[in-house]
Amino acid sequence: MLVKVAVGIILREGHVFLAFRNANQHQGGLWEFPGGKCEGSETPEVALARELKEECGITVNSSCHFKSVCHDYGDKQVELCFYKVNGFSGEVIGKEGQETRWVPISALSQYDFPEANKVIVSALLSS
Ligand SMILES: Nc1nc2c([nH]c(=O)n2[C@@H]2O[C@H](COP(=O)(O)OP(=O)(O)OP(=O)(O)O)[C@@H](O)[C@H]2O)c(=O)[nH]1
Ligand SMILES: [Mg+2]
Repeated sequence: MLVKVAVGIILREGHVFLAFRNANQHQGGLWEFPGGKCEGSETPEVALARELKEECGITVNSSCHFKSVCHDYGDKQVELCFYKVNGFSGEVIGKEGQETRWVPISALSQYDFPEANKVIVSALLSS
């Protein structure tokens, strides 16, 4: 089954917010852009707002769809809908105790991400 996921590329002054996936999570031990699965009939936009509130404590005020990526991890098939988040209120934190970091976009290649993110990281680096 294909799992639909909404993911936020939270941007501020040339930096992007990353969170570290715990070892017990799918694709654990790698960095991620915060987000999570669409629940029920939720649109990705609604899921994005809910997940970023739950995981990072922010209210999304402005976002735009960046790219969608389908990926088969073997144990799980995902459709990731990536949104650039340029406007938000509140301070971005790791609400679930996850390690977090604001990273200059130009330094993204120094971080290890799940396979499906590689095309996104390349696009961000060349944009
Ligand atoms: N959030 C997030 N998930 C990603 C990224 N890249 C990627 O392949 N995924 C995959 O997307 C799937 C769903 O993400 P998630 O684990 O954050 O979902 P969730 O917040 O609803 O978690 P939950 O299952 O604990 O409720 C996972 O299989 C994860 O491996 C990414 O950059 N951010
Ligand atoms: Mg999540």
